Amino acid sequence: MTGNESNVVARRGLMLVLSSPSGAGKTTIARALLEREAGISMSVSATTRSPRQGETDGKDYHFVDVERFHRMVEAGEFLEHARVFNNFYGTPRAPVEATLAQGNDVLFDIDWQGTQQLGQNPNAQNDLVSVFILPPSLEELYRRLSGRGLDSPEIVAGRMARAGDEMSHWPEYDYIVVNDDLDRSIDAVRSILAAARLKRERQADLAGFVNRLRGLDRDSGG
Ligand SMILES: Nc1ncnc2c1ncn2[C@@H]1O[C@H](COP(=O)(O)OP(=O)(O)OP(=O)(O)O)[C@@H](O)[C@H]1O
Ligand SMILES: Nc1nc2c(ncn2[C@@H]2O[C@H](COP(=O)(O)O)[C@@H](O)[C@H]2O)c(=O)[nH]1
Repeated sequence: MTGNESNVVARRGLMLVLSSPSGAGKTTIARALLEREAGISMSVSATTRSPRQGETDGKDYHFVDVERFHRMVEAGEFLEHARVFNNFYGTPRAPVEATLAQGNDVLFDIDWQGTQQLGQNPNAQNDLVSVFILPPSLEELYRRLSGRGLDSPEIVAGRMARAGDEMSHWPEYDYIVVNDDLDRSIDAVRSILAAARLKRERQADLAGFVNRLRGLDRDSGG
């Protein structure tokens, strides 16, 4: 079973992408989702940025230097990659492909550039479900970025300066969640996941299952 739906009909895994301006709350929502949902795991990105206090290599990110990052790009190891806030970020391809092939889902915390790349990839676009998280106001975004206490005032200012541009990409996403009340936002993203899992196209053997229900395949031994 790959989530909270029936385990009778097999299905392909899906790629659930969360994007937002920095500080709007996607990491917080992602962590809560992973605690509450079975059958979904986080894609751990590679990045050239330095670890923040409390971040663990291999769990929050794979922290690599710029040279290593470029070697990974050259070797085609990324499903998507982008430069964000003067650092490089990329999604390692192999773990995502292995997880999807097992019928499990993958959660991504990536920016709009990475989401665009996944949407343009013929092998990925059918598995993609994208959610854009908006802050309730710019004042609250600033409060969250500075209240997190992990970035210098210069970095906070840089991220605030980029927020408008990033938010302009909301029309490229399937779903929009305004992250005002955290519990409501978590519930909203869980509902999106539940609905996406039940999409007809994603349930791989529906035709065979219904044929068996109708007794149409008795002679084929299925
Ligand atoms: N609905 C909410 N109400 C109040 N605070 C929140 C809410 N959602 C998240 N926060 C807080 O806002 C801060 C930023 O959240 P978070 O780190 O999840 O943002 P992010 O979008 O992942 O940022 P980044 O892109 O920089 O990684 C955190 O301190 C978090 O606890
Ligand atoms: N395109 C990608 N964007 C990514 C990836 N991993 C993270 N991100 C985005 O970068 C910014 C900054 O993240 P932070 O952890 O330094 O605050 C944020 O918008 C992330 O969503 C990735 O693999 N690809």
